[in-house]
Amino acid sequence: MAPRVLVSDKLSKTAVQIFKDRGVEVDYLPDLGKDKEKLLEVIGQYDGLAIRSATKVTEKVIAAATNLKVVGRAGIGVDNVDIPAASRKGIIVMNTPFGNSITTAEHAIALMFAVARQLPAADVSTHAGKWEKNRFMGVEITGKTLGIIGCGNIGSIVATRGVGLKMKVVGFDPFLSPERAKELGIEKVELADLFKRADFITLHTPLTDKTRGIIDAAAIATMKDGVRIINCARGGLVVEKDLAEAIKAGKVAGAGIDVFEAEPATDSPLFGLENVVCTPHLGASTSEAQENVALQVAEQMSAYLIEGAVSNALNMPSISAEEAPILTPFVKLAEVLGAFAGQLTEDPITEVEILFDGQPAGMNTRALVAAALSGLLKPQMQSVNMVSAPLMAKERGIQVSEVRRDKSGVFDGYIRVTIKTAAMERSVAGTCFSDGKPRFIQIKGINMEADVGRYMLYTTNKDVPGVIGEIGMAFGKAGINIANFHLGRDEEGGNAIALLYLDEPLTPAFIKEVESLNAIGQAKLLEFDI
Ligand SMILES: NC(=O)C1=CN([C@@H]2O[C@H](COP(=O)(O)OP(=O)(O)OC[C@H]3O[C@@H](n4cnc5c(N)ncnc54)[C@H](O)[C@@H]3O)[C@@H](O)[C@H]2O)C=CC1
Ligand SMILES: O=C(O)CCC(=O)C(=O)O
Repeated sequence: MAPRVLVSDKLSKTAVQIFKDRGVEVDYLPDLGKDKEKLLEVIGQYDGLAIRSATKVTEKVIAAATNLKVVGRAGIGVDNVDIPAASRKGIIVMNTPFGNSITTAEHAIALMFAVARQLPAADVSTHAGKWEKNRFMGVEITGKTLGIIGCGNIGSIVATRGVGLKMKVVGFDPFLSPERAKELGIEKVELADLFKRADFITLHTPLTDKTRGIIDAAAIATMKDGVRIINCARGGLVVEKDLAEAIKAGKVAGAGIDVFEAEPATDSPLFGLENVVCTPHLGASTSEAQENVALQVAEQMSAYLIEGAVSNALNMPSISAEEAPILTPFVKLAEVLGAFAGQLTEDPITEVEILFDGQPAGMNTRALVAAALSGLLKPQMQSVNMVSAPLMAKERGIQVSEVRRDKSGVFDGYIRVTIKTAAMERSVAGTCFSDGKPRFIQIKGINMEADVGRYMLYTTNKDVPGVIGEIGMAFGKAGINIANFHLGRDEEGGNAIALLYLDEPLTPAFIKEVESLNAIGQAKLLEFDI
């Protein structure tokens, strides 16, 4: 059945066409996102949800989304999506990180000019026939210092535009390297320095606990008199009340504000103030940007729903369409190894180490780690998947580490999953042959070569004569067919293990019976999603 996507915000119709062309069924209901009750009612029917900023994907929406696999944000900010709730439910959240960057950077520059020359007020006055030539004295941009807080995609574009306008550009961003700053032609500074030196300050960071209220009364007090402030990033970065007070006091000469603490903003302390230019979150609103983000989100969501390719996901490592077919068998292998280890352990797991030897070491190991964790946690959490597993492991205090190394044995490559609990350590290793099927190659340090079956009985026993016979007798007596049998041991007369392939699951009573056989230590039924 074709996957089904709901577009619940106003996206370019290009998205609809792309979904259809890729074989995805699509309902275009651009006002539905604003109707919370209706969204809750219908969301269960969809595999994908494509949004802009009006649809709020809350925990409640996620809970009602029984089939949802992917949320696609046609834009950058995903603060309208409860990502932890989506991750917990295994739903991928993706955005389109570059599609509207130029447009938003241009909006910041446009607001900077509008504030420098009081263009909106001058426009209103002129339309009213007032010709107030003396009222609107502006300032030049050339030679002024532009302070950019956040020099990522948009901040960097603003920087190059600022340099092009012959401004002196300084940037504060903890992740801005000196080399990148040099490349952009800007000076990397500390925040306090930026506040002291800038004539114009423009914000381009996400809203986080660190950036919330980054411009408040205390920050403004350290700024130059007559500073002008632009915010095209997120409401909440600037404390509106503090900015309004500073404008009224004449400390701040003007502000260009596209984003507000509460949106849609129907009221704000900034409204009605002289030389405050406001726009209703228009940063991304150009036809070019909206085409870009609609096309990109529809391509990305379709690629995920149809081929399993993941790009620009915020809660899952990327898997390209080219890499998906090569990676898929190893994803399955990692999941099977995790599932083996997870099913053998009843105690809380404290640590997991995933070793990639040879071929898989050169692959997208973040995806493989996620797959191994998903297999590992599945015995306890049926709904866990590659998206939710890393978060679930973290929430459960499981320490996860990965090791990559060059080919070290007879196989082109293999993966080994080692788990630790308070009482023990256990490892299982496997590889993929050219048929793409996973094989176990080592269990608890004992070499063996075994296919993976849907139902398998794992036993530990002493390497003594008669074990196979004893097990065979028990199965024969119970009328249960053994499809295949694999054995391994660490040394002659030492510890041995067996893997029995079954056509159907065993009853707990029969497993107990096997466990009570003389030479058998442990007997455990394992189930694999194969
Ligand atoms: N007004 C609008 O319509 C639009 C607004 N946006 C918003 O613009 C913002 C920036 O977007 P992008 O440049 O694409 O994001 P980005 O992720 O490329 O860049 C953000 C930068 O902020 C930096 N940063 C993080 N914490 C910081 C801190 N405490 N101090 C200083 N810098 C910090 C990061 O290191 C990063 O370089 C986002 O909040 C996004 O949602 C994006 C598009 C349209
Ligand atoms: O979709 C929009 O109009 C808003 C864009 C935006 O804020 C973003 O991409 O972060």
